[in-house]
Amino acid sequence: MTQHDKPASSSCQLAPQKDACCSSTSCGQPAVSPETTENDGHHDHKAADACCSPATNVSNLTPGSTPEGASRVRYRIDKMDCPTEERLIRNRLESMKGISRLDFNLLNRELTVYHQLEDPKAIVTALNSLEMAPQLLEAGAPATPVRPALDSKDKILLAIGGLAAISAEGIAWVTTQETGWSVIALALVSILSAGLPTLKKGWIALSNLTLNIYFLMSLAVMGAVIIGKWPEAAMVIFLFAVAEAIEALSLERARNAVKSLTALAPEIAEVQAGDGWQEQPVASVNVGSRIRVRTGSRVPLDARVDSGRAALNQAPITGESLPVDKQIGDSLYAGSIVTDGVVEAVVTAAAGESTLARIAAAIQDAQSERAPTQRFVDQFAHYYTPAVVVVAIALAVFGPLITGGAWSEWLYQSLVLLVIACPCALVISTPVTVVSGLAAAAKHGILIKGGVYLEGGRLLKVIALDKTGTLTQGKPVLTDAIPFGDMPIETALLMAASLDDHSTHPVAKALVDGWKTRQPNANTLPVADFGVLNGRGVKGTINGQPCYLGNHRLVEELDVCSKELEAKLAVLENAGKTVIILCVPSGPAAIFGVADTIRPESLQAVTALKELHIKPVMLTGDNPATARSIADQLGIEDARGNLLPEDKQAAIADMKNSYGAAGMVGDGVNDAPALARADIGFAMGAAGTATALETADVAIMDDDPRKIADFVVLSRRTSVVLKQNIALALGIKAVFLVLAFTGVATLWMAVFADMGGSLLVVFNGLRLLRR
Ligand SMILES: Nc1ncnc2c1ncn2[C@@H]1O[C@H](COP(=O)(O)OP(=O)(O)OP(=O)(O)O)[C@@H](O)[C@H]1O
Ligand SMILES: [Zn+2]
Repeated sequence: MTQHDKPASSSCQLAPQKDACCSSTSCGQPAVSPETTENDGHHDHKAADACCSPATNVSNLTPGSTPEGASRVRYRIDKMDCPTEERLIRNRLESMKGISRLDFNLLNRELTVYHQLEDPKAIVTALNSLEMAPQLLEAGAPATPVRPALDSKDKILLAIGGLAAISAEGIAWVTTQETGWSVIALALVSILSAGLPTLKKGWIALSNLTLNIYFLMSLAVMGAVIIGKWPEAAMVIFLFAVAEAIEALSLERARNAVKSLTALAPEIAEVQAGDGWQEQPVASVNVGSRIRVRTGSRVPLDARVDSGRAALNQAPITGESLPVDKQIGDSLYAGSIVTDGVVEAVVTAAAGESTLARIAAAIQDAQSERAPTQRFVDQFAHYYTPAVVVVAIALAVFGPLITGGAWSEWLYQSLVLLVIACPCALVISTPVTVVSGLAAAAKHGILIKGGVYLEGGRLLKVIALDKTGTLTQGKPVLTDAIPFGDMPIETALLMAASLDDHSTHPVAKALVDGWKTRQPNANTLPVADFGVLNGRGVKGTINGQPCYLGNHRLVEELDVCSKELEAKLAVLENAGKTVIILCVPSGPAAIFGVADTIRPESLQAVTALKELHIKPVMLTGDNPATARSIADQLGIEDARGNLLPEDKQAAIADMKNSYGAAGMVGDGVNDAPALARADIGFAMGAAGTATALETADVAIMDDDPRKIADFVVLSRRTSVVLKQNIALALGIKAVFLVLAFTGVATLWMAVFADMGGSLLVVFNGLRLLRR
């Protein structure tokens, strides 16, 4: 399944999407909202129950699935970059027969429609009637460049509108005449140059019976004209146009931040053809081709080094810009930069399937998933706008009746209310903040699979860390080989190595490597009936004798353990070593000790978590004494050993019960069930394994466990910014509500405050990108 087949819900909208939320109070019941249509039958509640779970539960937030039997089409709509447009399109399309679902990605200006129509032409016609000019996007095709938010024609018109509006205000102030012919003429110039798009959109909204900001603005401007406030009408519409432009520009900035992360692989590769080398577009390079990369250039495709050596900056993948040395057999990632040397390498993945492409796809998907705050904001906005409009009407009608003031005065104040009925600042702030957070993380090699996890990170109370490969290097070496019984240790080592030669477990590799250095000229023995004993070890028949190789648990299960053996095991275990035992039909024959080094960053990683008041817990399949010894070196209180893979899953469930939201860090290979059980599953070293990147909720691209704490810090910062933004946007509205009622607010002040509010929240959101 490619990323494009995975439907994601919208990122930014004025009102709740019908399948995205049922309010927390009416959980499980169909959402009651005006846009519920007959097609709601297709709504698969499984995809929606995310919103029904309590705020602290961040698990099970899978993106929605394709409605049954529906086809899908994707459009790029350049004019769609505000929630208002989304609302308009929803109102129009959702009432059409045969349309089952709409997914919006406002940041990329993409609309995905799931439908049962014979011919999707009807969709295009409907979109065109809204002046939305859709462009069909082919599945999987790279997106065409997005039109810049503001072209030079827009800028000139805006400048003219501004000059005219200011002149109109100036003349009106000097002459104290708001309806002089020169003032009216200048105001008209301003309204027509800067305000025409707004008025046009207002008209479209009116003809589609949609209450949106353009309609409200048009109404406010016309109202101002009717009561003879020409300069003010001009100023309001000009300021609004400026606000719109700024909003579009800041969205573009967030969009670019994401794009710059992903547009890093070159288009052309140097490929071997016969005896020579040839430049070839990456899309046409097959897996298995030989490519060459030299100093100063970027790796075009994922590949494995075949000859030469080089130092590479892998920052685009891992966020770490210190050069990494690559030799024969090492993987190269598309997008990384050769800082020194030349290598020839064999391509291991097509251009579209490179690690970099998968990261890009994951970021795209993550963006279009709605974060919890966004659901709240959308829900709020859904009721807020109509409510303020009702208040505005009431003010215009009853104000003069009750206080006996001038009718035009009250109408004016109700126009102010119409302006503040726009929830744009509020609605736009969340996606900008979330996307900035996602982009900031990706820049540091932390790939977050959605706003849910970015917001959920701050709630984590406990994090389980897998020992092998997470806290330790995962590259153990054989340190001890101790005979037990009569078998010469050389024979025992040879037998053990012969068994483990069939296994890929890190412990097995250590044993085989250790044997190779001790007996460089020997050959392994043939093994029959080889089998892996999960969480225990391996078995096989050598020279007709059934043999077992594995941990203490295995020896117990074979019922051949003894006090004497346990005493010897304890010595090694207490030294933090993993112990494996070779058992032959006569009983245990040898003990091997394997030591894994703790990562240099692990202690800092654990300390950082503790400082964030998150309890670190170590989980391992290794024996408890080894686990304890390593945990002590890292300052981890709670270390649980002897765990089978299913026990790890149970341990996570237990941690959730006793502490609250739980994270789990693993390598994503054999601990996938536990990662899935955790509220947030972190995979380490995700650049290396495709499955880790896909299964984790948060993928740490390199091997640095300190990034877990970085993620939590970013999550907490994001949540602070989100809260600030909501408070700011609502605060401004509240102030103007009061000012309007006391009759001191002016129209242009309201627009100005609204614009200022939008600006502040957007810049506050973008702040996450820096640092
Ligand atoms: N192929 C093998 N050869 C020898 N011993 C093995 C083998 N596979 C597993 N074992 C033993 O079984 C134990 C448990 O293995 P398991 O893969 O469940 O976890 P682990 O390697 O200890 O790592 P983690 O910390 O990720 O849980 C190992 O510590 C090792 O002692
Ligand atoms: Zn025992």
